[in-house]
Amino acid sequence: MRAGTGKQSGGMTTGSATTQNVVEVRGLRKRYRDVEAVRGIDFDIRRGETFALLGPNGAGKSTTIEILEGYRDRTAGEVRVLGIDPHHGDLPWKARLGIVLQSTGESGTATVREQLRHFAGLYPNPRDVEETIAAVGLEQKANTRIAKLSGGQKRRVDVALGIIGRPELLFLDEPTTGFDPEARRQFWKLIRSLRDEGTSILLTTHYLDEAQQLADRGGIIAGGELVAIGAIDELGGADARVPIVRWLENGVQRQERTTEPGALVARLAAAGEPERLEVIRPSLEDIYLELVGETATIPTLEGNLA
Ligand SMILES: Nc1ncnc2c1ncn2[C@@H]1O[C@H](COP(=O)(O)OP(=O)(O)OP(=O)(O)O)[C@@H](O)[C@H]1O
Repeated sequence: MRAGTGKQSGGMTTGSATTQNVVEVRGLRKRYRDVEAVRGIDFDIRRGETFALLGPNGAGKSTTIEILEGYRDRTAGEVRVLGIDPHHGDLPWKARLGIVLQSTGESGTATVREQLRHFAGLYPNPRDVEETIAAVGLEQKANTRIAKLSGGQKRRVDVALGIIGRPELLFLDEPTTGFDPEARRQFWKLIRSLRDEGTSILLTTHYLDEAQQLADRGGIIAGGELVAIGAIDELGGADARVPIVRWLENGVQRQERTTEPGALVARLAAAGEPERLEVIRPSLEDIYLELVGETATIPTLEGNLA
């Protein structure tokens, strides 16, 4: 964990009534045979926030999420989700979660409306079926068999099924893969409205603009370790955000990182108009790539590269 990344500290609280954290993870480890997929991570998700778990392929995100959802056992560490150890999560606990898995499992002969009605019947306080269909923009497809939908439309059904039970905590594992740009923006609106209703959300995404648009806080996981955690606009710390001034001098590109780009530009301009002058503020994507670049591969227990 690098300096300024805001490592969580302290013990775990118990019982959802006593904590404002919907997720608490301490020292979480998961080993698959010779691969240590998750190597001792700590983080909390506060009630009502949207938290983005970011990281390259194979970083350990899905493993972590599946442990939180109660689908996968952990090797070590402590986990509480809505105050309960997922390993002991019962049906009433599961009904408080909404889960949108990474790959779409929905096909079959049921129509969109039939499938949603069926799932709504499984929850104690479901969302209205028609409202949910409208929320994911599938009004025109309500009577279409799910097997006949496009990939992006099936993904919307996944999201609809994830929210039909009015979850307190919604897991969204790469929810907008396969969405066209307009559908993605519609989806962002839906997520914001869920957040406004008080739903806590754990989002994984490879789209950093999506994380920036939706998340309050985020964590970057690489090689099974959390390399940064914090407010989404502060990930990586202040140093990573120092602007870069770039210009051309006698045909040679020069650049300088400075916290006072205005002063540098003024100095350069005093000697004549600088050629191809630009001031660049590192984006979340630049910062992310710098952070994961160092640890993007997972070492096996033998220390070899997987
Ligand atoms: N069931 C399994 N058995 C063995 N190894 C596994 C299993 N599931 C995942 N792994 C390994 O654990 C590591 C972490 O995988 P995981 O699926 O958690 O990554 P991820 O961050 O979700 O990746 P992606 O962005 O591609 O979904 C990878 O090296 C993967 O090969």
